[in-house]
Amino acid sequence: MPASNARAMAKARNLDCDAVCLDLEDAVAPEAKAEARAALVAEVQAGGFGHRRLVARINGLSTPWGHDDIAALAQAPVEAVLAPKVDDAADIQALSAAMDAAGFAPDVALWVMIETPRAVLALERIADCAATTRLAGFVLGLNDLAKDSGIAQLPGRGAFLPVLTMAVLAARANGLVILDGVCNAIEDTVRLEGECVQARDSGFDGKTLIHPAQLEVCNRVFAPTQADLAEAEAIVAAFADPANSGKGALRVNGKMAELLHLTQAERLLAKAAAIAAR
Ligand SMILES: CC(C)(COP(=O)(O)OP(=O)(O)OC[C@H]1O[C@@H](n2cnc3c(N)ncnc32)[C@H](O)[C@@H]1OP(=O)(O)O)[C@@H](O)C(=O)NCCC(=O)NCCSC(=O)C[C@H](O)C(=O)O
Ligand SMILES: [Mg+2]
Repeated sequence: MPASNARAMAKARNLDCDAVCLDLEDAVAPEAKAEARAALVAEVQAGGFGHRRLVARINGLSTPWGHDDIAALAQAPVEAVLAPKVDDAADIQALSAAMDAAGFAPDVALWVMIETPRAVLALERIADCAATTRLAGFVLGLNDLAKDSGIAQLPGRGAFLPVLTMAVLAARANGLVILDGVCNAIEDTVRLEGECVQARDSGFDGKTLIHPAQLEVCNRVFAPTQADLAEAEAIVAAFADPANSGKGALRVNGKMAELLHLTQAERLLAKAAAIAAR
């Protein structure tokens, strides 16, 4: 949400979301940047966001505002800084170094928008920076990518599928969180649900949203279903059964289950437990 929108930031404290991203970049007009920056810092310092993780999207370092954004956020209680329009590994190194120099606590992560054609072509080099910098997350920005590439944002997102898949693989190879881009069609819940299903099935951890009306669909799609949970529980129970001790492959409800499926089942159950705890 725009950090220039006081009402939205107030509402964020009660929204059913896992993270709140306060934006200083494209959702804030140039003439409102300084005021929004001050408002963002005041909001996060006021607290009250509960379990919601706080992320601040800054302006790029090459803009008139980026360095001031970093300086203002250094002492603010955000868990991640989200940087827009990175192109390659050098941008990640510069952002991480700027955060170090500004005095950010070591556990404040750097997330970056993947939203330029160059970033897509450099996904592997960018993701590899996780080993040596604060980089911990990717967020797709298909609006900017559409603008700079000419790829149309059509229902089904067919032309973007290679980007979605390659971004997920680059993230997974380096232990990064990865969130899908926004769905601009606020009232089109069918399109939103389609994008959420596509993102979930492509391996994304979640989806970024622009309006409270989008929360229910997204939370529902990304949560494990009862059938998913029953299958995971059956796999865990089968491997825990002493009769199966020492076996690497089992038949569970008509399907093969190996130890890798046990790992997946345990991950799914942990996700369900985290949702329930929230
Ligand atoms: C898109 C909007 C401008 C729509 O605004 P509006 O029509 O005024 O909304 P509503 O009247 O329907 O709002 C109803 C109530 O909900 C609150 N609200 C609206 N949006 C948010 C929000 N994002 N977070 C929290 N609360 C919100 C309103 O205050 C109303 O509350 P109430 O007074 O109680 O009725 C607007 O939704 C908006 O600004 N959305 C976010 C825009 C944004 O943050 N953009 C940046 C992210 S998109 C991105 O990253 C793209 C990426 O870079 C890329 O390249 O793809
Ligand atoms: Mg963008």
